[in-house]
Amino acid sequence: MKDFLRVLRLMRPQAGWMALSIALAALATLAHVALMATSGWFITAMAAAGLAGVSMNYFTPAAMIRAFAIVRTGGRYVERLVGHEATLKFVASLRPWLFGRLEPLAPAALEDERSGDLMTRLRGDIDRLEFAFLRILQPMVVAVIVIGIGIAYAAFHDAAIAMALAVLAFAAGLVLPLLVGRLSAPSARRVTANSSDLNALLVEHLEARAELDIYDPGHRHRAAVLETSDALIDDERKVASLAGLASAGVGLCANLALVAVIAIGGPQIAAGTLGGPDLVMLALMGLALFEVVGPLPVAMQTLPGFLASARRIFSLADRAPPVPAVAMPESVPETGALTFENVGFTYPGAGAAALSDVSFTLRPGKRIAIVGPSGSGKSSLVSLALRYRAASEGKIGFAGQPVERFEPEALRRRFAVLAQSDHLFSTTIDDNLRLADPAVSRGRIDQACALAGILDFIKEQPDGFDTYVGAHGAKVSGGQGRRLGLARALLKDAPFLILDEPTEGLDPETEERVLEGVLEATRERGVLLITHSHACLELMDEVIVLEAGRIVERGAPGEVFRRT
Ligand SMILES: Nc1ncnc2c1ncn2[C@@H]1O[C@H](COP(=O)(O)OP(=O)(O)OP(=O)(O)O)[C@@H](O)[C@H]1O
Repeated sequence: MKDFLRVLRLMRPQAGWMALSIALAALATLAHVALMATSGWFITAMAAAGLAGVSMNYFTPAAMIRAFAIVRTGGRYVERLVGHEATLKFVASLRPWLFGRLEPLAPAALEDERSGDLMTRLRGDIDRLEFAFLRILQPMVVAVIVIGIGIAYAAFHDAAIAMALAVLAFAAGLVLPLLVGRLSAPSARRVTANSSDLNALLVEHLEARAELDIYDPGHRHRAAVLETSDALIDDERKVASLAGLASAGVGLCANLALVAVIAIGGPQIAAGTLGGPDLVMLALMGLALFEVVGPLPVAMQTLPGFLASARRIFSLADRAPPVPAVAMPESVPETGALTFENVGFTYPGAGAAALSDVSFTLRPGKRIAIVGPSGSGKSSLVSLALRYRAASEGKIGFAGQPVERFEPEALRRRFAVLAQSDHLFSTTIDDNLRLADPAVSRGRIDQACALAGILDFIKEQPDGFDTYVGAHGAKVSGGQGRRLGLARALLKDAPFLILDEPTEGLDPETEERVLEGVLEATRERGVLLITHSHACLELMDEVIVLEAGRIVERGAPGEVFRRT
């Protein structure tokens, strides 16, 4: 219920459109009921007048029938337009809202998510929330309005008939939907969970094709996909069967209403307390009233899946960002020193600290190498410097101010970065490079690519810089991808350059040549080089050796190598 109310609050900006849509839907449905009732009354009255040989005014009822028909058709058309406009506006506002919530979480707070699962939430769950109005809220409100008016009108003619209609409407509009909703709730919830699981499994199945071929000859992963798919089909079948039963139940109640009105009204005609045309009018009105009840069981069936989607979206959106938001951010100075003072960091839930008591100062023009074995904390240190995570202990500063005062995104603009898993977009080499600076000249691109040792490769390609690199850079080798990333980092005009294993995948000779060129070309910048390798370390101003998150050795390269 809490989640439903929260969705309603998110709908508030579209409340006007939604109220209009409900009013139009109620009007169109009332026009339909009135059309049926008036038609019944008119035909019977005309027949009775013909039998009695008397004349009657047929202009007024005929005009009313025409008017109700026009209102019903026009009203339905406009109601659909307005209802869909309201829904689309709601969905259109929901997507940026969720994206705005997710953006500060990425990448650190989304690490637990399978990419396929996250994708499903962003697509399927948001799409499911759009049902909130058209499939749940509107049918319920319209049913209450129309049935309320219909029963009041019936009561005006005959209390017993009104009571019979009320009981059957209660059974079809409340008892049946609640029953069907309750019976299908476990399946509906599983449909939501399983459809997202199935998507995630399918994405994984495609992404890990090669690994599965090698390590999964028994097709266990495939069996898991099929099992989830079968479970999904099973649950969908249950939900559909119950929906069918519910629709039969509503039909039964509608016909019972017809029979009940005739059964109660028939003796009254004989007694002369109710006119024949009025009885037919009430009978057809009763039948027509149940049209509004038809969507309610489906609304109740939709509810659990909708609530499950809402819960998952909110649980994602409510995650605390790894770096707290800054209430009054200060503008980040163009340049200045990056300082770590006794910094410690422990990953949430981890037993041991990833970094402890780390201190260093990186100024423009200074080059620091962070060296250490795998798992010693090098990448964690980069995460902290770029404010993807907040330090658990100690202070990190930029230009003399604590980094907590700056908007993380604004701070990151002062850094050009080649990350450990640098992302290549599935577009051309040129587009990937120009991400650093869309207006950069061809000359600078050539220069950066030459420094990164990738220019010759690009020129050898038939499409040159227009070569498509494929999804995640699948059409270039790992080493080529790294060098494209390095060229992109060099193209970004920022006072600091962070290079996390820039020469991974290169042979020692090329590694030396590339690093020498890069360090020479970035003399003015502050360079933080994260590396396993000892190539070009003699060109650095300071070498810091990390082990298990602690600095175990530091100093000028000559000193460090003498001691180690
Ligand atoms: N997201 C994470 N959650 C929990 N622990 C993590 C996470 N990322 C890294 N760690 C742990 O933190 C420690 C430091 O990892 P880090 O990735 O910083 O090392 P690294 O020196 O960059 O290693 P490599 O050279 O292999 O990239 C390791 O013990 C690692 O298992």
